[in-house]
Amino acid sequence: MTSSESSEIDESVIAELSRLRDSIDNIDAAVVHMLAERFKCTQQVGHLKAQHQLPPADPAREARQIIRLRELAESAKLDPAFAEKLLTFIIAEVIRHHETIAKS
Ligand SMILES: C=C(O[C@@H]1C=C(C(=O)O)C=C[C@H]1O)C(=O)O
Repeated sequence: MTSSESSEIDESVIAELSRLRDSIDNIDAAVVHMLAERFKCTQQVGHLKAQHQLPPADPAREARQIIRLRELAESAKLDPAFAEKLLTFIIAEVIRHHETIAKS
């Protein structure tokens, strides 16, 4: 391989990396916007629960969400264990918000 061929390969790799990273940045932005919308809804749920003396957490609802999300993950070829961990992480934060709202 000549030096000019190897520099051509490098440029195409850099271009491909840049194209993929642009898509990753767009997806990350979409994830942030979707999460922000989800938290707007869960905040409203938190206020509704506090007004009606309902507990911050609903484990039965969470169990149904986890089953559903694991099925969605499998059909999307995403690791269901990862999907469950992510949902559990998000829900823990939501419950923390609901506890704060209930105390206020
Ligand atoms: C948002 C709720 O409150 C909690 C948070 C949940 C969530 O983030 O999806 C689900 C169940 C509850 O533990 C709810 O009860 O719907």
